[in-house]
Amino acid sequence: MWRRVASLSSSISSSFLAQTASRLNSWESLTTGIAQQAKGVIAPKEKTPFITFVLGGPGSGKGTQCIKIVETFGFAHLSAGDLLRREIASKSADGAMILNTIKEGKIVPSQVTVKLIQKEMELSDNHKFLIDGFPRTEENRVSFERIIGVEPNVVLFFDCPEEEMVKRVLNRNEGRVDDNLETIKKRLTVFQALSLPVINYYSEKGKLYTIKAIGTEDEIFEQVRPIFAAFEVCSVSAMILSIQLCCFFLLHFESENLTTALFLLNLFGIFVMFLI
Ligand SMILES: Nc1ncnc2c1ncn2[C@@H]1O[C@H](COP(=O)(O)OP(=O)(O)O)[C@@H](O)[C@H]1O
Ligand SMILES: O=c1ccn([C@@H]2O[C@H](COP(=O)(O)OP(=O)(O)O)[C@@H](O)[C@H]2O)c(=O)[nH]1
Ligand SMILES: [Mg+2]
Repeated sequence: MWRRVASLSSSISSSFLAQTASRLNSWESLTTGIAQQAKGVIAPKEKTPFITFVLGGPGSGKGTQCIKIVETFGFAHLSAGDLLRREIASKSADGAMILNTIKEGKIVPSQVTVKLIQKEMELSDNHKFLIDGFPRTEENRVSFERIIGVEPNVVLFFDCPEEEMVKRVLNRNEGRVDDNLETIKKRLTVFQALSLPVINYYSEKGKLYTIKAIGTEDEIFEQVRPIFAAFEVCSVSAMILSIQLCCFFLLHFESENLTTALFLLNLFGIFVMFLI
């Protein structure tokens, strides 16, 4: 269901109405998320997904910050790299190909990665997703949009100097086959050539939030926190406003003309949310 809702909204994305609808969807997604978290209720699949892509070079701190975002804002964390490593560990049909690709610092075919992400999204009870380390190429991006049928609401870019990224990866100590100097150099070249165009694409679309990824983990998170906090404030304000207006209209029309009242309320709500 959420796929149908999302593809409908992306198909009219060039119009004013689409922009407004997209904001409404984003806020509605987050509002229901907050309420459900508080009550401990599982989100039904009908909810519009709220998708955040988490991008940045190897060792820029994507995974580290995702853990903090999950703790604070209740997202489901889908790390594309972890999903691929799980395929290798499970000795699936694609396992050997994925292992070689990762060792070489290259990018796994989009279809394989998108299918793994899709499966996780469908299995999740959450509707707010942090997709970590994906899309890494324009082809990845287009493939996601085609197969999943949605665009991200937010794109985070952890911008970190190469020297720092190399240092962090070499100290990562997780036994990864790609955490060595030779592979890191290849990965940095791939990042410059294939991933930066994706980041530029989202910058032009006005969806990109660039984080200066140097400093302590907590200092970096203080740049991330306001981004999601702002979405939550908007959604809660919109909800309160709608309730207030609803009361006002019901009193004003003394329930006789309820349909007209609700229509006016909706129009006003859309107008106010667009302004915010
Ligand atoms: N702000 C930071 N300062 C120093 N080290 C960090 C910082 N953030 C993450 N790290 C460490 O750097 C390594 C790479 O971080 P990680 O989150 O795995 O990056 P990415 O997912 O972008 O490759 C990890 O060992 C992590 O503990
Ligand atoms: O969408 C993706 C994500 C990862 N990878 C491969 O998996 C490796 C490790 O990715 P991960 O995100 O785990 O690395 P990180 O940036 O966190 O170090 C990459 O270099 C790629 O070879 C890929 O092909 N497609
Ligand atoms: Mg990572």
